[in-house]
Amino acid sequence: MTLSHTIASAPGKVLLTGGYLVLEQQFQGLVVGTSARFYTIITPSDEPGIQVRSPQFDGGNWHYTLTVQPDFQLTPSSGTSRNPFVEASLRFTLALVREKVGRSAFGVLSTDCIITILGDNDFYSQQAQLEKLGLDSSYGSLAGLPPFADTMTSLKDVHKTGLGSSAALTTSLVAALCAHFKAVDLDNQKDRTLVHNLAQFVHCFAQGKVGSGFDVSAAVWGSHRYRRFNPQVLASIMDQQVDGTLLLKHLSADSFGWDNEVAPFKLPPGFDLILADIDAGSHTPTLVGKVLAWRKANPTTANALWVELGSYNSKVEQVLRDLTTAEQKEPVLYKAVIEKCSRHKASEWASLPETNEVISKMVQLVHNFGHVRRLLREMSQLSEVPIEPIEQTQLLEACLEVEGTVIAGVPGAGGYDAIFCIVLSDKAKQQVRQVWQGWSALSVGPLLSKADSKGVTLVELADVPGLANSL
Ligand SMILES: Nc1ncnc2c1ncn2[C@@H]1O[C@H](COP(=O)(O)OP(=O)(O)OP(=O)(O)O)[C@@H](O)[C@H]1O
Ligand SMILES: C[C@@](O)(CCOP(=O)(O)O)CC(=O)O
Repeated sequence: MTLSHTIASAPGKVLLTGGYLVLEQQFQGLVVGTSARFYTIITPSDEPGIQVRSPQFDGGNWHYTLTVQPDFQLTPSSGTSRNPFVEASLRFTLALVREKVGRSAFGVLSTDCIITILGDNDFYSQQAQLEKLGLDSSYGSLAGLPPFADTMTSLKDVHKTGLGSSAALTTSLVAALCAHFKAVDLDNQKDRTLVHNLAQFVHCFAQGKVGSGFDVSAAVWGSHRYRRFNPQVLASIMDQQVDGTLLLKHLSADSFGWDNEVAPFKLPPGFDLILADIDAGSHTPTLVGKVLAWRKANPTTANALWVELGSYNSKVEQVLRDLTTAEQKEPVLYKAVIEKCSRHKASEWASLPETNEVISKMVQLVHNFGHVRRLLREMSQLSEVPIEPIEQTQLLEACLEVEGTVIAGVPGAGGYDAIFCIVLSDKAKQQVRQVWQGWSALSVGPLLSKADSKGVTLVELADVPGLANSL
């Protein structure tokens, strides 16, 4: 039986608060999904086997043969390079799907297909494409590039921008396979939870380590407050020989041990997230390793710091939620305050003549996030890890000098990877991006991404500009 085509799309991520802490179940992280998304398109084929293509990359081609008799076996074709995320997604998802739909039902399905994987331009540096077209690296030039532009390099050599490409790729591929072979309905909570658990397993297997999982969680659920799952839930199946029956048993929504928490979140109305990629990138696993080593060697100091930082992270989240509530209760007052704050620096808001609940919350937000950054700098100094190094601090402070910038920070593990700002007006967006364009101490490349709270979804070809031309 031949199936029609399937397209699944999953967002990238920005961890606004909770870097490092979100590795421990005691603490939480506030993660925002991005408008930059990954797309997996599965098209039935008359050619034997499973052809996977990533047309944005040199060498982005992989071919597999699937046999189910006498045993379930996915074999990379000879000469095919290896991509751990593609391979683990195919292998474990098809093994689980075969058990979920039933082996006889699966057996009559044709698995011969072409799978195309596409990531929005923001996931990768577009410098090569811009230089080829004789364009500068301004926001306008980036916005003028064709969607899913050829990176003109390989996956090994491409500069990634830190939006969670492997997590979004894995989630979109796993979801597309599950939906294509009729194993899940993404609108069903239990099925979506199965996709989440399976994507977490696949991502960890392919990475060879178990991070906090906030990136896969954001790819599945969109923006939310995240508390990690107990890593032990994966321990019993993190094995090359695991089969579809065990995967289905341990990854189903009803299976014991999946204690992660997802509390949906949206930025308050009028709060816009803008992002920049800093070319002097950092290697997150190295930063994480050093910070955790310091934490282990200095438990008393580190615990006190983690607890205080966790408390202020929660205060930041709570004020943002209070502002959303305030807009619902007093929309006219809220709009007037946002408009007023957009015309003043955040450091001046406490001195504004108005006194009301909304302005008080805005001042609290600036204070609380300022304390989060002070604690991150203290973590930096004590662990000797550049989480918010002085070069980033100077850039962030320059962004806060722009009227209408609410907060500015380093996302996730920090370092020299990226920065984010939350601003209240288009004028502030333009002025902050002018600060970035004129910044000489670091190479600050604007990204196009906005905050987008929705998680993995099925889409139609016509819904996504440029998708059909990229197949
Ligand atoms: N378009 C793509 N097609 C196939 N594989 C991809 C694609 N984009 C990323 N990948 C896979 O994801 C890997 C990057 O994952 P890694 O865990 O190293 O970084 P990451 O933390 O996800 O990166 P970032 O957050 O910067 O996007 C690549 O080496 C490649 O295997
Ligand atoms: C440091 C850490 O807590 C967050 C890393 O965030 P990012 O990949 O730098 O966005 C690691 C993790 O949670 O997996």
